[in-house]
Amino acid sequence: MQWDSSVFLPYDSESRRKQRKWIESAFNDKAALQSYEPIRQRETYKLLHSLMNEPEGFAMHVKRFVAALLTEVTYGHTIKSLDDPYLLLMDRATRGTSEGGAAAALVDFFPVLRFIPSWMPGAGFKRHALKVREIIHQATSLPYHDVKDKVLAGTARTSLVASLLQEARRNGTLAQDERDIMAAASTINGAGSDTTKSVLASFVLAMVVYPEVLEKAQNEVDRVVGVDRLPQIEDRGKLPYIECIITEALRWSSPVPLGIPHCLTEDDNYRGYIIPRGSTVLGNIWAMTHDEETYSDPSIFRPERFLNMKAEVMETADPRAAVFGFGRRICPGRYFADTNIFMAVTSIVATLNIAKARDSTGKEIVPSIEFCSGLTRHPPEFVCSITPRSQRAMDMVSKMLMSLSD
Ligand code: HEM
Repeated sequence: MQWDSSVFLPYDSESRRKQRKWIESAFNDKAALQSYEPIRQRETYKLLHSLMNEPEGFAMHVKRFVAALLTEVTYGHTIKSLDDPYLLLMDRATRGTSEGGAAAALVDFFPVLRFIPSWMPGAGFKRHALKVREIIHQATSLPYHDVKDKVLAGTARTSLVASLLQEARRNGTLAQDERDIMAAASTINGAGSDTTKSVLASFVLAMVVYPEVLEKAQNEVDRVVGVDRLPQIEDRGKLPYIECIITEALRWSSPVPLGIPHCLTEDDNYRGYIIPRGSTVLGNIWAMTHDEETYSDPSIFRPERFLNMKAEVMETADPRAAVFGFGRRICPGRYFADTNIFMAVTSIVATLNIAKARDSTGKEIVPSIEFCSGLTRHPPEFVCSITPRSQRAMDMVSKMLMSLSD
């Protein structure tokens, strides 16, 4: 069964409208977002436990943390190991979206490419995009059919896909809704994983390169949360420096540097420039978040730039106004992502030390600050040293994990 993700559908398409409404019901609704707190806590403890016990695999643990949250909310499936088939499929599809998305985006930047047949020499990008599309379809089919079988058998766990299937069956609309349900689920995983991962990987890189930031953050968490418990979502609001770190990580990483191309549905006049209907326009998010006038030394990770910022200045300086896109297409997963990032960052700061790794001669390895670009922007793999801050922190994480049943 073929489908089209809402991201690539025109604004007035009925399928896009349905998909957006469903995604918002799960990711942009206050009550729904609150109901994910137990999942978020459990996955945060698992993340900490993995980082304490197998620190060299931190990139994989972050990937798993992000995938586990999305998979549980979307399909009701708990990822229990690194070789979980859902995780492997999602990873393949995410890499595909990132690479193939860049290829597909070329068509939006240069619409004439749309008319080049895929067999033509030089049209390799188009063949690649088609191959990636196939990988993404395969990666969505397995979890989707798994949930559908369980819905039919009456054994499905709570999830977005299960509730949409149940509703469609009740309304007798399963045949016409099925393609859009698959498309919505596929879009969530494609749009939500690489982006959140990029922010968390950038945060770890920043802690390696700017140790004074980590030290300040640890002092704040120790003062507010103490050392006898792990941070909770209720602590948000009492941790202004951590808040600045998250804001700076969003700005510094700018995970979708050129956003998603938008197509004008009517002629526009922008500051005297006439832009005809049908034109493709790009929001240069990277340029906005690295504008020297708003952010001095923009390539430096400096959370203090947001500390004690007046509300009216923050209104224009908050990178959230750019990094999640614009207008009616603005990212519907922004609050979900922001909360997940808060929990991961605060819990890591509270329980772990992050520092430069050393080579065999004992010399510090300083990772270079560079980002791979494509549809999403993220730091290339780097090495660092991650160690528990104390035996007490390790015991608390193990105890919390044991007390929570899957
Ligand atoms: C830090 C993490 C994230 C960043 C930086 C980010 C950024 C973006 C950006 C720039 C867009 C394009 C908006 C536009 O067209 O103007 C977008 C769209 C989208 N994002 Fe996110 N996103 C993040 C996390 C998530 C998560 C966790 C989800 C899961 C639900 C998600 C779901 C979506 C969807 C479904 C769209 C397409 C919206 C549409 O076309 O109507 N994103 N995101």
